[in-house]
Amino acid sequence: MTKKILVVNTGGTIAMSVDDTEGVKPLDDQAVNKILPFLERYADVTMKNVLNLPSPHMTPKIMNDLRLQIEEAFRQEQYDGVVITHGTDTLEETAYFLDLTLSVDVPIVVTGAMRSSNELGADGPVNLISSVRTAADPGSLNKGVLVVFNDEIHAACHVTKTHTSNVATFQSPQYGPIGTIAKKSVQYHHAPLAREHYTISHADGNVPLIKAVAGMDPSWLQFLLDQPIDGLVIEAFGLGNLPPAIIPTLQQLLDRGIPIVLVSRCYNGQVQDVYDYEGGGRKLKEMGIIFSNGLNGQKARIKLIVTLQKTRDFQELQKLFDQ
Ligand SMILES: NC(=O)C[C@H](N)C(=O)O
Repeated sequence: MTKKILVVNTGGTIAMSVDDTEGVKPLDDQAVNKILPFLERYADVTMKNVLNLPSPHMTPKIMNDLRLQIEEAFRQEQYDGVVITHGTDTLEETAYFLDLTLSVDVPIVVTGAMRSSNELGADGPVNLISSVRTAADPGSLNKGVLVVFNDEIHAACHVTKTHTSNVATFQSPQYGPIGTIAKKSVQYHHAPLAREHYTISHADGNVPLIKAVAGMDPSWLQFLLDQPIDGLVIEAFGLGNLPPAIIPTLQQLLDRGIPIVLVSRCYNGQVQDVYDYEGGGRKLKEMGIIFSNGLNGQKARIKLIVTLQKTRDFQELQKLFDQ
């Protein structure tokens, strides 16, 4: 039976065109709509243009509005799957946000393009076709939000943008893709073991992300003491270690009840409380810093914005970040 797929367009390079000066800009009408006739071979597609944003303009609040719009569309009509087109720069953040919060029980696929719509070899149309095929495939059920790009299927919780321009930019460094788009079929190799879902009402927490570097000056963090922040994510060195110079400021933030989540600036592995020197992971854990579970910095920030609506208790948050 023909599957009913909702395609929700939000903008990005897939909806942009390149001009004579090689500048790339959003189009007035969404370029994605021109791909619609090619999708009808694979599914009964309804297309909604909800935004036309370059994805650096995306915010958690807009991600949450997008979630609400999709849930509302399902109150009006039932679909067998959803595809969201999105700019690639922050695609992983929106995909992961939806993975954690969207209450719709059908395959959800996020895709986009690295080449604009009028470029030779534009990848938008094929990515969109692959995404509609994936959303319509029964094998895509119960695998969380998926990112389909360059004939590969990735789990939203693991995927990240790894290249500035290559069409194979989306990779899952720790685990690889979970499936492949073959010429005639969608094939899965494995799936994420754990799924998380949070019921939230808004997504406007103020959570900065700071990266640790050698010789970090404490003043780079001290200004946060005067900001109304709800939480902080730090990309630490290696296994989860920080320069000793910033520890007193972190202690002050913790004393004020600001949860601090630690991730690694390595893109493989996870932070652990092993090193017992000043600034080492073991000391950070003793201070009450929350250790993340292999998420990258931008995704840990999304998870903290979401989970802060459930609790501000450091130990409860640690349990959620252990999942
Ligand atoms: N390839 C892209 O979509 C990049 C673009 N700057 C965006 O994220 O909107």
